[in-house]
Amino acid sequence: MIRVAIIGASGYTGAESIRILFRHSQAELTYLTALPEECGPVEEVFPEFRGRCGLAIEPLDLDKLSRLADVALCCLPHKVSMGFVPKLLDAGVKVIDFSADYRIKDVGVYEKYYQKHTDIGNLAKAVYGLPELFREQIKGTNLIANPGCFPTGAVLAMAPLLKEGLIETDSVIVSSVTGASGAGKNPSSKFHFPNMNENLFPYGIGVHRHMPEMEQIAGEVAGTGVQILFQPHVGPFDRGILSSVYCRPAKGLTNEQLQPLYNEFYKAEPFVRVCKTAPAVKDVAGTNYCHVFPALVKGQLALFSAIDNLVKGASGQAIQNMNILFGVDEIMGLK
Ligand SMILES: NC(=O)C1=CN([C@@H]2O[C@H](COP(=O)(O)OP(=O)(O)OC[C@H]3O[C@@H](n4cnc5c(N)ncnc54)[C@H](OP(=O)(O)O)[C@@H]3O)[C@@H](O)[C@H]2O)C=CC1
Ligand SMILES: CC(=O)N[C@@H](CCC(=O)OP(=O)(O)O)C(=O)O
Repeated sequence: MIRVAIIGASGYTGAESIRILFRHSQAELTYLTALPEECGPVEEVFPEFRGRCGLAIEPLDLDKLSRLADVALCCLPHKVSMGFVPKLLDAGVKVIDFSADYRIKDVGVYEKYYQKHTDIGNLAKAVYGLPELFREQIKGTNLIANPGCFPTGAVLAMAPLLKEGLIETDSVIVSSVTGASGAGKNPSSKFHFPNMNENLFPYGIGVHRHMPEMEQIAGEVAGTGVQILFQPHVGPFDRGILSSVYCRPAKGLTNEQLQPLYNEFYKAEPFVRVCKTAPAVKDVAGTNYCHVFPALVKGQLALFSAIDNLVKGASGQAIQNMNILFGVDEIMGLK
């Protein structure tokens, strides 16, 4: 049994991780932590889990973590997380970090979009946890940087073409629509119900912190720099991200080549489905699937993907990574 701790268990991704782990036959929840004011029996913090979990959410005690867990899912906000991760690693557990603190390898870029990095040693060692691209590296690490939700959907939509050099790398536009849960349990006023209900709007224009993350990972897949204009929007639904990627094809690509190319690239992937029609957020809600659909329209590529931001975009992907890390069936708890 893999003994799993969740740090920041009182938030949205903490709850989603608990929900998934109930279904996991080779992992057990052993330790849940949060800030003192959010602690208490799980079934009081989350009434939906009543009768399903006898644990309490407690303030973090590193000795206890060390005794009770093999791995910590660290569900803390970015900038906060890097204050905790070194201590979790020192306690002898493997860490899957949900925040952005260990994703961006260029410290200057991280510090431009976030703040001064305080754990550069571990940043250098962390592996970016997108299994479809980095499965082998994930197997041998103690620290996984679980990917951002938007980069997960956008990169999976483009990867087969990037890998083959079939995209003009200075032409990429990613336009995404996310549900409101992406902002976590304490969103800014912009993301509160009265402003979200029956509404749809762009945000983070030109400055969203997932833009450099997408460029880094797309660049690694392409083997060359990729410039991306990323524009997120938020819409009035709980969960899901639909990404539409527009770019110019290279080398006279035809529409007929797209499906075979995507099918071949993802043929062994348990959580990517290559679709023949447009994907939709409802098709993947509550699942760890990413649905992708590539098309060529008027000589331009239009590549679409749909994921659930809380599952393939966060907790599901983390548990997929955990399964790879501990050598159990990758789909455990997720299908
Ligand atoms: N929501 C999503 O769709 C996605 C989220 N992520 C990432 O996952 C992480 C968690 O997100 P999410 O669950 O949505 O966030 P939430 O805001 O819902 O939960 C955050 C958790 O961290 C705790 N916390 C907040 N500040 C501190 C602090 N200073 N010290 C200790 N604990 C703290 C919160 O405690 P308390 O309950 O007391 O507030 C809560 O348990 C973030 O890094 C986020 O970027 C990644 C992909 C998708
Ligand atoms: C609506 C909303 O605010 N969405 C969040 C989604 C990103 C997220 O959850 O953070 P990760 O970097 O850990 O993926 C945002 O745009 O910042």
